[in-house]
Amino acid sequence: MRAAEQSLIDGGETVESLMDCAGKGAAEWVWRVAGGRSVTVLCGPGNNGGDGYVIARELLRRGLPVSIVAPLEPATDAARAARAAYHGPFAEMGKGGVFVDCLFGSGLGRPLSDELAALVCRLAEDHATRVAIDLPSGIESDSGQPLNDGLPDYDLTISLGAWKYAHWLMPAMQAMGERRLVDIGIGRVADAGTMIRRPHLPTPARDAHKYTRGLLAIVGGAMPGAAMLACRAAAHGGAGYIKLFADHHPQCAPDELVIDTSPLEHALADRRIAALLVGPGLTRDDAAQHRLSAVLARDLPTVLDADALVLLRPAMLAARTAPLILTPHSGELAQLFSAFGIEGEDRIGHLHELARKSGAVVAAKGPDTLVAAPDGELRIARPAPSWLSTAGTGDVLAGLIASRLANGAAPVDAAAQAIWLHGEAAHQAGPVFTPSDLVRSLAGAYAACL
Ligand SMILES: NC(=O)C1=CN([C@@H]2O[C@H](COP(=O)(O)OP(=O)(O)OC[C@H]3O[C@@H](n4cnc5c(N)ncnc54)[C@H](O)[C@@H]3O)[C@@H](O)[C@H]2O)[C@@H](O)CC1
Ligand SMILES: Nc1ncnc2c1ncn2[C@@H]1O[C@H](COP(=O)(O)OP(=O)(O)O)[C@@H](O)[C@H]1O
Repeated sequence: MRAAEQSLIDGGETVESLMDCAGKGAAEWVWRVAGGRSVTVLCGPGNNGGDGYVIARELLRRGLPVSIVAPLEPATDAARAARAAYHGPFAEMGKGGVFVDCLFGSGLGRPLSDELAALVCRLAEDHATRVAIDLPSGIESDSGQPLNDGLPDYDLTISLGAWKYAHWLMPAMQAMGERRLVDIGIGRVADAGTMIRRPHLPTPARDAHKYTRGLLAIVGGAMPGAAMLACRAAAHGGAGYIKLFADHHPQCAPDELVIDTSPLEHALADRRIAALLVGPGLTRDDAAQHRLSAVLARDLPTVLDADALVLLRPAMLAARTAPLILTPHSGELAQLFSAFGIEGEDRIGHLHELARKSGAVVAAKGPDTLVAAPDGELRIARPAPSWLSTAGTGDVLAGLIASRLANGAAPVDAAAQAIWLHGEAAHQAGPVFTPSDLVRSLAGAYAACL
């Protein structure tokens, strides 16, 4: 972010002109939510505080009752200039319509003092609507961790120039309310993450047949239901042919599902297989370990989910060259970190390390979902409905990712496309859905991507 701002400055912009643009853009949002009510702007010492002075000046110009609470003097040239250009009232405290938090933004370097934390909480309590500029004060920009306890929730957070990781990471994102981005001319930031957007997915070619669209083999285990869910989801993900490799015919399999109960090594020898998925319902006994080893030895594009992630050890990947995707939830991710000797608290850094060490795309699932690739690419999902927090939705996602992979998508795209479809299907399914309901919504989600 700093490099991107610097490149604008090198191109003739000044920090003051960027701040003016950011402040005016943010003021537009504050003005809309204020609806004529009074506004109290809390200004800190840095450029986030500087934005606050610009916002207050702009709102005053538009005729709103505004006052500034400034517990610390401006400490940057741009913030001093912005304060000098503000000719409105100051106050010790504020009460009323809208609280605008410009105490600290991305420059927060340590926890708020008790006095400042109490001031933020008091102002938040005493106003009907709370708006954070760039980031709520007290939130660490890269990790999304609050550096203080008891910080307030906001109704709206206005990011300036570009999204920061904190805007899309737990626990920070749940305290931010609605999020909006104000453009200040910063383009693509090198080495930054990108948001997962609605993908454009292919319609089968006129001359397509089931094998050109991809044969996906899903290797089941002792618990058939999970693999069955993955199969049913995969059938809606674009692959042309879904096969379940199982020890025995499960009850209640859909008519269209082809089930191969021959010995696994024999079934895996089919040269037409485009991709493999193993993990849902695999269990963790010796037989499961054997099935996982057989799948990895086949060296085809593969998705590992659930129990396969718990059984995985780095040595099992030594001879592999084909693309691999891992889809851990937070518990499985912790086990993978331990298996791959990755320690500490830096979630994004560790995801990158896991992707590099395993050579796999890692789709780390949860209320915030991130996809890290071995080459350092990072993609960030917009939050999906929390109704997804029900057993079996991960099996649906694994089937979808594997289906996209079998259909020919690059591994990182397969993961991103499937995550988007999964979230969209959850939106379309409405509240209190089951994984089967979610599967039924997948065709509608796919239709939104044509
Ligand atoms: N640099 C630019 O060109 C632009 C910056 N913008 C704004 O600038 C912000 C970043 O500005 P800064 O880097 O000045 O950072 P901040 O305004 O977030 O604050 C940093 C200042 O506060 C001090 N500080 C950090 N944590 C503290 C704590 N807990 N208690 C007391 N003091 C603390 C730091 O030593 C530093 O002086 C962004 O969040 C955004 O709001 C925008 O105006 C867009 C343009
Ligand atoms: N609170 C939440 N908000 C949004 N998505 C969630 C939430 N909790 C879980 N999910 C999503 O639901 C799925 C759950 O997967 P997982 O934990 O593997 O479940 P299971 O193993 O039971 O199928 C993941 O895609 C995850 O991102």
